[in-house]
Amino acid sequence: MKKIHCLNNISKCGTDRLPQDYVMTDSVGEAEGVLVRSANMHEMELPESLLAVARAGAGVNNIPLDACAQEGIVVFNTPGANANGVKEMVLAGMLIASRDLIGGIEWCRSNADDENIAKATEKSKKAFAGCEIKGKKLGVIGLGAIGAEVANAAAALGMEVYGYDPYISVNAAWMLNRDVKHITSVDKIYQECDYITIHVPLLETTRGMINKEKLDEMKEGVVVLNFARDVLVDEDAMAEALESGKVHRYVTDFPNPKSAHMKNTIVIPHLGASTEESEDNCAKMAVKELVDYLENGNIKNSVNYPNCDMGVCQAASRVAVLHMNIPNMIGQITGILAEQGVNISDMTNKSRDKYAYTLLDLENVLEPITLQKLNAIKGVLRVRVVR
Ligand SMILES: NC(=O)C1=CN([C@@H]2O[C@H](COP(=O)(O)OP(=O)(O)OC[C@H]3O[C@@H](n4cnc5c(N)ncnc54)[C@H](O)[C@@H]3O)[C@@H](O)[C@H]2O)C=CC1
Ligand SMILES: O=C(O)C(=O)COP(=O)(O)O
Repeated sequence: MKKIHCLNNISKCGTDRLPQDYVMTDSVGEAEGVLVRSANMHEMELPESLLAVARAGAGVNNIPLDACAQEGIVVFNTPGANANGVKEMVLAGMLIASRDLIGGIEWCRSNADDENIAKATEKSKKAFAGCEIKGKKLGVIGLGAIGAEVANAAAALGMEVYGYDPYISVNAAWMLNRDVKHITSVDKIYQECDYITIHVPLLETTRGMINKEKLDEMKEGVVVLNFARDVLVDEDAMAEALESGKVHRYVTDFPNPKSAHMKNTIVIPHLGASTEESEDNCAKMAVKELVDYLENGNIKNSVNYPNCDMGVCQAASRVAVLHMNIPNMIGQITGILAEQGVNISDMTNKSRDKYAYTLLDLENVLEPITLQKLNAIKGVLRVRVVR
């Protein structure tokens, strides 16, 4: 019986895919798996029982990745599962920033009781006129799952699209429409684009990347869209740029006490991934990753441990060792097994930055003393008998 705790509402079509011997628990303190969306886990005590966290979504800045890795807790996300939802929202953002749809709709609402509203419309509508996006220059910063979809869709709508991503993956590069111009200097985007949209993860290197200096470089009347994370933008500098008219509109999916009051800002309550389709996709992928890890020790789409896939265990037992990526770990692990007379039938060792993962299929079931010895190796973070 495995216990799963949801820190946010997770689409039922995902949780319905949990095996029959899994139960949902209200107490995170006893959970082996956690499913989460945007709940902040930074202040949370990580329970001893916890083996894995699956983020039904892309951004993992709400999860203490390193603290989890140190405790031998594998964290997953669901790459691309909500990208279409966000892409459609970015397109909507560009359109409502270009034509005053919100002002126009509000005008209709406030004149709803005017019998002559049809006539009044033709007189008043010029106040809500705008421009088309076709033919305008769009800069996309970050060409991952979302950025690539936004770039392709905007190109299909006739925009001239510039994309910037110094770490673009081969897969994402393959996905890009050939009309998207891949540029190597982000300054070209700041200096030349009419619309700029950011789709990078929140990291120490990206925090505050849209700052006063970058805003100063931008074209007069630029539209900036932020469906990534609020703190990627220095919002004090943005408020000044909006006040002066340098930035025509700032579209953000992240309300906070500052952005909610900012002039010429279209603030959306974090709705990018809030579609039935994205929520279902994310939940299904998150549950699949979580179950494959809990049942088989396989890791796919982790953000703090390496990927590893040994399929379903056919041997007498399978043991996972989560450890630091330092010399002589495999030597010590296999040495202990040899000393205890345990034969290894298959083994994978993978590393990622500071951490590593060794998955072993064994011809014997491990004695408690062997587990104790593996656990005592300096640099071992967790030993788990998967099967
Ligand atoms: N508003 C919403 O509801 C949603 C927001 N997001 C946010 O969007 C972000 C991106 O999501 P995905 O596209 O799915 O992630 P992704 O991981 O597929 O793409 C991120 C891309 O950013 C690139 N990148 C990293 N640092 C960069 C830099 N300094 N300059 C340019 N490119 C850089 C990476 O190489 C990668 O290609 C997430 O991390 C999350 O914060 C994601 C989903 C929903
Ligand atoms: O996937 C992401 O990074 C998102 O921002 C979506 O967040 P949500 O799952 O809607 O709380």
